[in-house]
Amino acid sequence: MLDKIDRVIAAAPVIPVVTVRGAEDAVPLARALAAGGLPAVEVTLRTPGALAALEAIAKNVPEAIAGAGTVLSTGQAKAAADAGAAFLVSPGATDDLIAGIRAVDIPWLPGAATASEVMRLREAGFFRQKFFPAEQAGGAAMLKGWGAPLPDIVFCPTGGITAANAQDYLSLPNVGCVGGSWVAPAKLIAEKDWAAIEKLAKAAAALRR
Ligand SMILES: O=C(O)C(=O)C[C@H](O)[C@H](O)COP(=O)(O)O
Repeated sequence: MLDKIDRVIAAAPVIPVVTVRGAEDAVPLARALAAGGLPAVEVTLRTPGALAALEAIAKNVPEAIAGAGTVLSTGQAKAAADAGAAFLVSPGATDDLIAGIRAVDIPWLPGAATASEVMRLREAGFFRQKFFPAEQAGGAAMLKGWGAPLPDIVFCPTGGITAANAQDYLSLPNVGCVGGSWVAPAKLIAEKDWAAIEKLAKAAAALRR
């Protein structure tokens, strides 16, 4: 089950990271992203309505693959799984969270920002990792540097990625996809401009990897 994260990474070049107030915005947002060619979507657990949003996408948007982001604890992992999350994403990883995720048995992208963090996760069996925060932690150059000594790790860099720099990451052999909020900006969500979001998604889906 844990290795099913490959299905999420393979779905599209970009995993949109979205922060929504609740189900009302989540459903049309996920529909617009999927219509634009980005089926996998990471709903951050940073708002009181995030779990309801996840549940609504899972139930009402079969063309989407809804996951939970900002998963910091086993309790959150369980709650997200109960809400129907298909995968989880965390900004880092701890021993407790690794054990908790194993118990929940759900595809997971744990975060790493240093070679030692990558190696610890590798020892724990996680060969697919989120590089976070990508731009601040060294950017595409850092991932290129890890490629030689750590060739069996596939990364999903996230943090500071935009339409302007996404291709730099996606061109690297050790990048499976990238994550980012630029395809679903807070302003467009507030304006419920789903057509504009679908357009951003289309451009992101056309990136090459
Ligand atoms: O909370 C998490 O688990 C996250 O996934 C954090 C996200 O990676 C960033 O919030 C996205 O960063 P930007 O694209 O720079 O806005």
